[in-house]
Amino acid sequence: MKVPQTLPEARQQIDALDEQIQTLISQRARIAQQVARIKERSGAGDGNHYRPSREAEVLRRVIERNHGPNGGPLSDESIARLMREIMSVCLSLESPLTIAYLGPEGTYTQAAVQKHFGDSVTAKPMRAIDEIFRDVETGAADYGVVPVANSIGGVVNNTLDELVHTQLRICGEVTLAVHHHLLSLTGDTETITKVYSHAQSFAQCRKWLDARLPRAEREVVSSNGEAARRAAEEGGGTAAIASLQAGRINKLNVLAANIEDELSNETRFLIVGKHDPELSGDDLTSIVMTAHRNQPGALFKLLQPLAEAGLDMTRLESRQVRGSVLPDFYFFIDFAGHATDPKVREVLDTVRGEAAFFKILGSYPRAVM
Ligand SMILES: C=C(O[C@@H]1C=C(C(=O)O)C=C[C@H]1O)C(=O)O
Repeated sequence: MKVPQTLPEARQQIDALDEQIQTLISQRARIAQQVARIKERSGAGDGNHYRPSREAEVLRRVIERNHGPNGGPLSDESIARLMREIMSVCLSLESPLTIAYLGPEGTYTQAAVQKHFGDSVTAKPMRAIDEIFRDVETGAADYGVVPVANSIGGVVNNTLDELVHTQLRICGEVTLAVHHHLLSLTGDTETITKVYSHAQSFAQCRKWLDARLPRAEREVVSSNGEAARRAAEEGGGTAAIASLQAGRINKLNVLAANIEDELSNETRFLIVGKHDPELSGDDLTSIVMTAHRNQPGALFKLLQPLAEAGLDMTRLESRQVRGSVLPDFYFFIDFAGHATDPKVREVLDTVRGEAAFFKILGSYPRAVM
């Protein structure tokens, strides 16, 4: 195509391209419908056609191509987001998904649902993390999205506790850059006497609040979405620390933007469901275990097989076992690799033999976007 020099010429070229894009998207959607029929015929469907590993592969290729000869001026994030939405609408033709998440509307978890699944799913707000697990376990929702760790606030203990006991599998991860804003119906920062937010967000904005609103009362609520809802309900003198999305939903003004203490503030979310994702070529495996008591070097023995096999450990969290008098700890470990890989399987068998309690939480594609 020759470089257009006039506006009518440029618009004509865009119209022609739009027509091609639309034709191709429609063709793609028809093939996705056929994929559903093939899955059902082969018995691989059981009504659920979502394949996180395949989606991760598609998105990885989109990003790779963006750096190739046909790559364009759009950022990796922008081009991947467009393809994410195309896959989302294609999948909704195959099997519409219901995703339970930590509500109410406007939470960062809702933003994580949108980032991972796109817009063509039914997002179902839940009041607490355990309710999300129950909703997916009973089949009321197909998947759940829960926060698990924040780069400043640390781990989300409720999620770790649920992972130990649930039959659900980790099917994916989403990471989200989190920005906090001071939101209110009216007034300016100086007139705020009460601030609502989630405990994690208060922790992440502590220095800012100490400096700018040292006398304002801080009330912890169950979520940022709830904080925004209360600030909207009570009005004058109250504010919420929450996302822009929560502000929009509750018609609040931004009094101060990006008030988090550290600029790179990232939250990691997990997708939980009933299916084990296949190998995607860039996967993580999560396990949880406890060491035998009164054995010197017990934790070392649990980690040694991973190190000897050269598996890259990406995360280690410990959490005291609830109700135990002696300091018994669950160790949550993530490492690069998939549990169906023979080398990984061998390592996991060895670790299982060394551990007092051992559970594989899931193998799933590493976050692409
Ligand atoms: C089309 C498929 O089903 C779903 C839709 C996908 C897509 O639109 O590319 C990819 C994976 C699945 O979640 C497939 O499995 O290939």
